[in-house]
Order: sequence, then C-alpha cells, then structure tokens
Amino acid sequence: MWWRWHQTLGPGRVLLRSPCRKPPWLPSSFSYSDVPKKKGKLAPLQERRMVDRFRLWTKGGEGGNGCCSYRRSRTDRYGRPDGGNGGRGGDVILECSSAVWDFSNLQHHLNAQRGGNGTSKSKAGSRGSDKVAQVPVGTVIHLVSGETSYAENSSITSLDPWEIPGAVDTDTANSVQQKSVKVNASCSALMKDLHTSPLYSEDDVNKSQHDVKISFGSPASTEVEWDKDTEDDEPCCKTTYEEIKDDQTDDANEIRVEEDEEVMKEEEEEEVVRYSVAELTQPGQRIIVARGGEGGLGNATSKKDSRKSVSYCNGASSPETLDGEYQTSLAAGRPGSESVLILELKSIADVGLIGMPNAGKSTLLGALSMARPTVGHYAFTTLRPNIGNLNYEDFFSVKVADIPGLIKGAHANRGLGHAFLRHIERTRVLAYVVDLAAALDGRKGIPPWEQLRDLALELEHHREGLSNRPSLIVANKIDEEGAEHVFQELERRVQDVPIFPVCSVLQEGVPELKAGIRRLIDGSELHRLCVDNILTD
Ligand SMILES: Nc1nc2c(ncn2[C@@H]2O[C@H](COP(=O)(O)OP(=O)(O)OP(=O)(O)O)[C@@H](O)[C@H]2O)c(=O)[nH]1
Repeated sequence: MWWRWHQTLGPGRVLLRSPCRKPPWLPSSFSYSDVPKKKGKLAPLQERRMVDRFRLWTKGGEGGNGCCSYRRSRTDRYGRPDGGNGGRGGDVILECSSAVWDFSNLQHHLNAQRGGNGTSKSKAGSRGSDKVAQVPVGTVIHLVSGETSYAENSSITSLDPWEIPGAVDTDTANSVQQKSVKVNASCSALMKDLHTSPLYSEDDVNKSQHDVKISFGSPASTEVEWDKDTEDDEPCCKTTYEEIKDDQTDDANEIRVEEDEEVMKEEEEEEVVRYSVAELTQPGQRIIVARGGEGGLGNATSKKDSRKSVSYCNGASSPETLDGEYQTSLAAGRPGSESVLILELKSIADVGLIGMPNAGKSTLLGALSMARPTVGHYAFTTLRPNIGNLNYEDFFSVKVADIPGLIKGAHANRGLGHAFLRHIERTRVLAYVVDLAAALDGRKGIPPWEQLRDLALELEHHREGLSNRPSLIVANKIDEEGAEHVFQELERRVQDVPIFPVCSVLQEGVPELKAGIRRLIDGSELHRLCVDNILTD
C-alpha cells in the first residue's frame, strides 16, 4: 500500500500524523500515557531557600555473599570448592565541587550499592558502585552518630564550626592556640581522600593554609589540628538549638521562608555532635563518609582459610570438621558502615551586605558586580542570599553576598529569622548598608545610626562577637534630597568605621567603596563596628 501514500504525497514528502484529539466524553483529567506531560517550571532561584545546613544519613553498601560451589570431575569424586568471593559494597563519598553552592541538590539518605555475590568457577562478585554526592566548597562535616570507630577518642571539642579559613582577623593571632586531636585509625581510613588532593593525601602532611588540617601520620592515627580561640575548651560539645523553640509570631513572620520541617525537628533534639570532623575546601576533594562492607568468602577461599583457623583454634585435625554454620558466617557479606552527619557551609562569600529591608542592598550588589538580583520598592524582596563577583583590574576577585534584610528582633526569629543570620556568619567582612533617606521628609523609617545600632545588636544577640568582624558602612541613597545632611550627622555619630556615601542606582561612590572593600579583604586596614561607639539619641 505504500505506493498509494507515495502517489498522494509525492516523492520526498512525509505524512505527519496530526496530534490526536481527546474525545469530548473523556474526563478533563485524562491524559494519554504516551504524550509527554509538560514539565512545570522550576521555581526561580530567588524563591528557593538556600540550604546551608543539611543532615545526612549515609550507609555503605553491603558486601556480596560468597558462593559455595564444587567443581567435580571424573577424576575428582568429591569435587574441589570453586565458589568465588562476594564483591565489596560501594562507599558513600562526598565530593567537593564548585558547581554547587548549597545542599539543595542532596538527598537526606545516601545508600551505596551492594556488592555482587560470588559465583562458581571462583568468580568474585562485582564491587558495588559508590554513591558520590556533590557538596559545595567550604563544607564542614560534623558527626552526629556513626560507627564508634568513626571519630572515637577524638575528644572533639568545641571547635568553632563558624570560623572562616583565612579570616582577616589579625588581632586574634595571639589568642589562638593550636590544638591537636587524635582521631583513631578507622577515621584515618574514612577521611582518606581518593584523589591526590593536597589536603587529604596520605603522605602529604599539612599543606593546607586552612584552619583545619588533617594529616595522616602513622597508619594507626590521624591527627587533626586547628586554630581556635582559647575561650571554649570543652572536650565534647552538647548543642541545643534553642532558636527553634523561640517561635514568635509577628507580621513579618508571614513572609518568613518555611523551614524544612524534618530538619527543624531534628535540630530541636539535644544531641552530642562532634564538630568539624573534616572539611572540604578544594574542588575535587573527596571523602568517604560510609564504607562499603567486605564481601563474604566463597568456599574456594574460605575452605582454605577456615581449615587453617579451625584446626588451629580447636585442635581439629581434619578439614571435614568444618561445620556448615561456620562456613555460612564466612560466606555472608558484611554490612556497610553507617553514619549520620551534619553538613554545614562554612562560608558563602567574602563580603556580606547587611542592612534593613529596602536599604538598597540588592541594588548595590548589582552596582558592584554583574549579578542582577531582584530589586523592589517593598521590604523583603530578597529571600535568599544573592552572590556576585566583585572583580578588580588586577584580576583579584571578591565574592559579595546580598543577604536578606534584617529587622529588629531577628535574633528571636522575627522577619526572615535565624536562617539569614546564619548566612552572615558565613562571611568574612561585613558591609553595613544603611538607608540615608529612611527618616527623611517625615518618612517613618529609622535614622541610619539607629539602623546601625540595631543591626550590630542583632548580630551580637544571635552570636556573641559576630559584629566584631572587619566592617565598613555604606551610606546608600546619597542622591536623595537632604541625604547629605544625614550623612554628615552619621559621620559625627559613628567614627571608628569608614563610611562610604553611595548612590547605588547611579553607581556613584562605587569605585571608592570597591577600594575600601579591597583594603579590608587584604588586611591592610582593620575596622570593627562597636555598638558602644554609636551615638544615638
Ligand atoms: N534613590 C535611591 N533609591 C535607591 C538606591 N538604591 C536602591 N534604591 C531603591 O530602594 C528600593 C529597595 O532597593 P533593594 O535593592 O531592593 O533593597 P534591599 O535592601 O535589597 O531590600 P530587601 O530585599 O527588602 O532586603 C528600590 O526601590 C530601589 O530602587 C539609591 O541609591 N538611591
């Protein structure tokens, strides 16, 4: 019949099937199974919550079972054992990657594949494939539970999980003490990098410039060193996440991004966490967090070994004394190790733009970098940190984060709450963005010096010493009428910290601000905002 189609359509023409129409008597919910459904649009990045703390349950793959088989022949009446060993289970591996910037791509449960069973003719089972999960650069691993051997006797500590590697903190140099902790042998195996990364390679010791250095000295011990303030000195830290309990309701809370329920519940629990067991700081670094179990022995191997061991242990003279039970226990694959971890992002950017809602942080980020965050004339336009690269002419680059607006009471979870105070902890330098025009012309806003005091107090309430980071002030909206006068008043009231008058919309004052940020980042200047030095009415 093909020639008829050919005749009607002509050579080289193809008959396209018209899309099937749905008969009217079918319900509206009906859809053809072979017609691909239209994919819903992914929520824009701005609407998705940044996941900077993540709980992970990991389980290594079980080892495959060994095989029990005999190869008989005419000459060998009883047969020779030829059962192969089971394959090893896969490992769960965390890989550091610059392609991801938070933990939103991760699943809470990561299980590696089981090893294959051994077969006859002495064939070993296949090795279970590893489960590799990508985590962002700067991921710190805290151990909640796991095999006791994971970090036993590590006497860990209140290593501050928030310390930023290489922070511009020259004053603390004297108060820093080197601590070292012995982590037992299996931890060394666990933390062994699979690649030849300078930080975790087995032979290489302490090449990293970062706070936490994991060095593999003798095979029997792993030494973990870090720099730490002298204040906290307890061997093991008990954390209570009090903040979750303070559940204050407020108008602003309506806008608050919903916390992941599961994580909230877990955080409420009191638990002993071993902080900073390891840290991933360079792309490509890998760390095994759960090991696969060994495969069971096939009877080709186990018979030899068990004969020896049984005769040795029990004084049995004949290999036939091997009982079936013993054989079975050898043949069973070993279970993989399990651990529960908390992953935390240590740093999201070098500079954090902090300010009240509507201060112009997003506009400023756009002026400083190529980032184009959403800008709106209403409060809480920014719901997750936006990150931009601030590039200098000599190819020096600084990461700047526009952090969602803070309001008074944020430490008690008002407004966008704790999650966003946490983002601030993950920045090295603080740029306080104040709105010079907030209280101008009878507007109901707060004067800039009070904005500053509130911001610094919120940071201190959330975590003592947080406002002590190297800081500068951005006096935004200098273009507004009367802002010049407010700026002069601000300069009179706050003297310790450099203030940069800026109009983000017109990009005025931005080059001077860039230079100021550079000085703080490279450590040539150091200024801190002290609440007591802000003169308010
Ligand atoms: N006149 C003037 N207006 C500005 C300037 N910078 C920002 N704005 C305006 O201020 C409003 C708020 O700007 P955003 O950049 O969204 O402020 P934000 O601090 O990111 O706000 P949140 O997302 O709520 O934290 C917008 O209407 C901007 O156009 C400035 O330098 N001068």
